[in-house]
Amino acid sequence: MNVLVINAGSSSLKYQLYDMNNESVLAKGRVERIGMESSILTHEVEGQAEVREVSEILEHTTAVRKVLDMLTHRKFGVLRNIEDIQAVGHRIVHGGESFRESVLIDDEVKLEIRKLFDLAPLHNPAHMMGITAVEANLPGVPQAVVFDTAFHQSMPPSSYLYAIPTVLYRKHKIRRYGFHGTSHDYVSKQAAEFLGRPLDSLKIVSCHIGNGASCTAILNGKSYDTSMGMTPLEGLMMGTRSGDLDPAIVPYTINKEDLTLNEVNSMLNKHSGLMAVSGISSDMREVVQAMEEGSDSARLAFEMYAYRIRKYVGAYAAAMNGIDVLLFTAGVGENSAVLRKRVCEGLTFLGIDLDENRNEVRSGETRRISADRSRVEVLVVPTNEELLIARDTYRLARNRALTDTLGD
Ligand SMILES: Nc1ncnc2c1ncn2[C@@H]1O[C@H](COP(=O)(O)OP(=O)(O)O)[C@@H](O)[C@H]1O
Ligand SMILES: CC(=O)OP(=O)(O)O
Ligand SMILES: [Mg+2]
Repeated sequence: MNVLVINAGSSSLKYQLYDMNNESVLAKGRVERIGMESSILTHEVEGQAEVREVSEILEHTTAVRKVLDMLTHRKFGVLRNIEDIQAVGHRIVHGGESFRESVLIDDEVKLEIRKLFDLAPLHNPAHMMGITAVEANLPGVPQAVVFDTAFHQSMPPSSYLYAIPTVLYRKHKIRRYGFHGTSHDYVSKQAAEFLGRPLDSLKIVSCHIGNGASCTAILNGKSYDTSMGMTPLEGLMMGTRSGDLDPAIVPYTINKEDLTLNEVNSMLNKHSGLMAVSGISSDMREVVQAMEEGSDSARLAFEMYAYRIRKYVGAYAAAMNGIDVLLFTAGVGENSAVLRKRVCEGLTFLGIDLDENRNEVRSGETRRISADRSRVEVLVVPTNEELLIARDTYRLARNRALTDTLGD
């Protein structure tokens, strides 16, 4: 069965096509700058052939159409026709309390996702556009949704409740949900397998450090606490998001700067974090480069970013009464040795001893970067959210097909 995985953002759409007979990636790519003057479609087959098509792609339905054209292109395509796509899986950032696991899409599921637009305004509306676009282009093909929040539904109330009047939870479901769950779930399982130790015996602190970033305390294989909150704004400092701050700053800024609530919300989500403090970029590569060239603001941004991760590692070690594994994943976590080094410095009291040479090794594989004497295993684990989405989609679509056959 061929499964197309889609991660639709507001102005981008990433895709991977899997052959689930052997879990191989037949093709992958992304459409960027949807709705802008010049959109870019990057399409990759076997890690080599890369095609960039630049044209105007005004909305997601066209983006999906272009992706399907590319997948069936006579030169760059990997499929004879689009009927060779048997199922589609979508990443959905916010599943609220309604979804503890992945499901196939129906009208009720779509309604629930719509109800959650307010809670993930940067993400959920874009995912919905992706779903509608697939319906328009591939009518009748089963679609599954895989939620960032599902893995964190195991958190106890003491982790997920905020210390505000409980009526707000009862009436409006204001609570911590947590995100990047597909990634934290996948990398914690990979780590246990790599170490040859049972997942249900491990205390893991998982640091997913990408454009969005979150730390999760994983106790015996289950999410026990996580740094993102009701929305993906809380917790660590990120590319453009502030992470933790005193909530009193919001009304204070509104008064002092004569801003609206929406403007402050946008400031915290889109114009804060690495971007705001460095004044240079939201991209860690550029911040590190500027720091190495002597920029004080870049150094400060880098220090704050690392310091906040370190604080969460300490907090979660305390939350679980110990830590066996510290792992780094996602764009920054997998690639930035200098950031990992800075986080681990000052954590030696926990038994975290980094091996500098191992830390510098670049590879796409799961690897140990702690010294042999380190009591805590420190690992780099490449995440693969798409594979997990493909697996869930495959399982759900196959079960549906079996049920349909038995029902006939
Ligand atoms: N070699 C590198 N060194 C430092 N940071 C990197 C490197 N490569 C990628 N990154 C960072 O990874 C981020 C993207 O991470 P990723 O997990 O792909 O994010 P997302 O999925 O949220 O878009 C980029 O913003 C960039 O800062
Ligand atoms: C939830 C979230 O922050 O996602 P991303 O890292 O893709 O922005
Ligand atoms: Mg990501």
